[in-house]
Amino acid sequence: MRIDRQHALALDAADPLREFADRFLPAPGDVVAYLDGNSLGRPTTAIADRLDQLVRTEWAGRLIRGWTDRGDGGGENDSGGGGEGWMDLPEAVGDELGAVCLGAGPGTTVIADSTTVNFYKCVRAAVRLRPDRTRLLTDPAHFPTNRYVLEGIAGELGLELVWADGADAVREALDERTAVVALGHVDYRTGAVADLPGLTTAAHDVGALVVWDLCHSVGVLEPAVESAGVDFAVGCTYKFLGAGPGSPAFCYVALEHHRFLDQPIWGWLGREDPFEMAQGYVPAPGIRRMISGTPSVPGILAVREAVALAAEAGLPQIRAKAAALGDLATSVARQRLEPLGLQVVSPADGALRGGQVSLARADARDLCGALLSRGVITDFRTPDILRLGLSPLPTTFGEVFDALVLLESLAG
Ligand SMILES: Cc1ncc(COP(=O)(O)O)c(C=O)c1O
Ligand SMILES: Nc1c(O)cccc1C(=O)C[C@H](N)C(=O)O
Repeated sequence: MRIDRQHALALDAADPLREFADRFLPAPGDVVAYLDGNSLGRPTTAIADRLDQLVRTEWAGRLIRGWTDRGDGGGENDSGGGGEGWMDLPEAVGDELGAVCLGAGPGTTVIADSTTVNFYKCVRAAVRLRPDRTRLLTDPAHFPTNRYVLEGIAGELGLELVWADGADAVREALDERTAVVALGHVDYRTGAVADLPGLTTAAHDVGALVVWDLCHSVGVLEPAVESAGVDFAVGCTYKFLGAGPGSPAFCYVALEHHRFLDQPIWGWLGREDPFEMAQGYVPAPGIRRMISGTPSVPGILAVREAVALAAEAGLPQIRAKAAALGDLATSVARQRLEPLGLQVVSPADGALRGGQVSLARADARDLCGALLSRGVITDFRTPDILRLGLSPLPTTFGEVFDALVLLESLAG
């Protein structure tokens, strides 16, 4: 049966999360469909209000005291005022994100820096935990920043960087020379979900450690890092979580590694008693040592709001809607777009797909541009992929259907 618009609208009517779309600021009038929430999520009114409050009340009202004022009169410049010190936010909001989005226990996650910087720190820290090993292992499909960082680390430390194309090749390449395996949970081009628990176990079987990039899974999938035994994980908060352009990333390190955890950027805020300004670096206890410099307070507060929204909606429900949006996009694309040569390159099974559906055709870049000029925002990834980002909370089934029908008219 050919899927029509009524079917998409019926899915919206039955969607248990449909009211969450109203939590977002309205899309600009020229946007018909926003299918790029996997690159930059849309802003919520809660984030806008929280940032307004931060500036007008907390920053303006507390000034420098905001950093350390915990209301107990004990912090640097403490006014005895009340509230949480900004200095505590990386760990406090890290715990919140870890619990809601990662399946991580308290004290294992911090919000800091960018994914790129956290990835560098984690890989270097992991290598230091495997000092007698000589190899880094990754997949050529890994996101570019991670490939470049790995190349840099390999050059810096004189390690061999081994490329293994796909999960089977990764398993085959693993041996006792492997110090660290670094992989992405969701392929940024195809949306395919990697076997995170299985590959983590395979790495551990040869004594290697894993660093997972969760950029395309946080806020839409449930990576369950702790039960999978993941050693290190990093990811950004501006995609499905929607904490805003350049919002800070997160970094997870399994508790068992904290004792000997040694990351390479020894900044003052990752030190024990930073305001002592003492000579010599002594790492702070626990996950705090993954921090280097001053945290972004607006960014972390936006992450807190985004995580609270995800918690309210529920990750299992978010994940189910991502799968349903992807199923609709896949079915419509098969009926209307594959006959025109636009191939669905994402997994058909929603359980094996992240929050996107990707289509391939040689002129994908032009199609993406043509959609954009008609108010449908998607994105293009080289060489021939048109990505439809299906961010579950703000995106409607009707929006997805309309975008694909427009694409049909442009692709014919
Ligand atoms: C999988 C993945 N890793 C890393 C990054 C880069 O993160 P950042 O530029 O925030 O460091 C991105 C997106 O930009 C990404 O999709
Ligand atoms: N991080 C981005 C940026 O700073 C500018 C434009 C796009 C992005 C992205 O997030 C790209 C995204 N990581 C991707 O999957 O390709």
